[in-house]
Amino acid sequence: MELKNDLYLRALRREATERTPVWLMRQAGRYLPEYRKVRAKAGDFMTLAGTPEMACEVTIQPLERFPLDAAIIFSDILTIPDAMGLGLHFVQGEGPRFAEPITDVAQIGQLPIPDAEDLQYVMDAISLTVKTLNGRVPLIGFAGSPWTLFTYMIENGGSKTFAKSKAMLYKNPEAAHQLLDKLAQSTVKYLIGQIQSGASAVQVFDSWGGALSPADFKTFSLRYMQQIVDGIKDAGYGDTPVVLFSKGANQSLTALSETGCHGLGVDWTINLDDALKLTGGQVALQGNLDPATLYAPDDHIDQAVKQVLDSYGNQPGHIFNLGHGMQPDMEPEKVALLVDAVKRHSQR
Ligand SMILES: Cc1c2[nH]c(c1CCC(=O)O)Cc1[nH]c(c(CCC(=O)O)c1C)Cc1[nH]c(c(CCC(=O)O)c1C)Cc1[nH]c(c(C)c1CCC(=O)O)C2
Repeated sequence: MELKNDLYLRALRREATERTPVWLMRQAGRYLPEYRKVRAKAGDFMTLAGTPEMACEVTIQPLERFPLDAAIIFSDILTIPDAMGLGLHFVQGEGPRFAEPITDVAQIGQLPIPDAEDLQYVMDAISLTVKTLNGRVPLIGFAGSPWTLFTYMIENGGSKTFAKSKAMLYKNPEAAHQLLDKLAQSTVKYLIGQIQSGASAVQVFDSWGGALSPADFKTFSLRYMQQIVDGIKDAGYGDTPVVLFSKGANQSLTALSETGCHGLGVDWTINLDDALKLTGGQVALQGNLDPATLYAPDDHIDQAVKQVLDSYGNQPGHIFNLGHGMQPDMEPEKVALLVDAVKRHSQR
């Protein structure tokens, strides 16, 4: 499909663009009243994500409001553990839970490695969305990093300390590596399936990479994201950009830039000029406005956007984004302001 707006893809290839492209992590979701309407109709989250027509509708909702330069397929990172048989559901006010979490290392050997066809609803949502977008902007596919999925599967949800998942790394490293390898293998299949269904680029969300020490990060997170980057290349999809986003892992930006990925997500705790030095211009950078800036007065947002653009310098290879996702209590009007500010301040 010929793209009418390919700024995001050109920036990922570090080509010069007439302005900086912008999209926002978790740009579809509860801060939009039109999302809450469809969400209520669906009843539960998995019905929404699992029904291609509804997933397509909420994927496009933010683009109807704001002139964003990319769409991201509406789904969740926990679809893979669900396809492995863990039984994902969302508990009101508590977040994700599994009917069958991993409580015993003996379960790990029995876990299947799902194929893309086992997640056919995601493939169908992507092909329908690409068709509906009709070349308006690229569609981004995504998955969770093996380490981030591992934490949810072992903790049975979110965690502040990662006590169970880290204890397993140290007490049962073999079983931990077996699970991480299975997750990496299924993620390769999943992301290739998304590319074949029409995704123009894929992003790996390593939301909890920053919970690990730099040494443990290399052993338990980076290594498996490397397996994903290599797996996609080895299957002949090396031209499709892969973006890695390890939140809180700025210490490891150099190592991340050496994986052969095309872009890196950057959180807001580092300036982009420093991130550029650490990555040596080998990859595009995506970020990195503090999402909480959206709670600030309008003129503050405008200046903060300009600061992020300035800290990258006026050079190719920047995709504007938040340093993490949108929150349900954020105001859509502030997003409109942000997107407008990016366009105004980055016009070349
Ligand atoms: C850690 C993580 C998850 N899911 C995701 C991550 C990585 C990104 C990050 O670090 O924020 C990724 C994700 N989840 C969702 C998207 C949609 C695409 C987008 O617009 O960016 C993406 C990219 C939709 C969603 N995924 C979820 C929602 C909210 C569910 C709802 O509408 O009820 C959305 C819009 C559910 C979800 N899924 C997860 C959590 C913690 C929650 C929130 C639970 C809650 O607060 O009730 C796991």
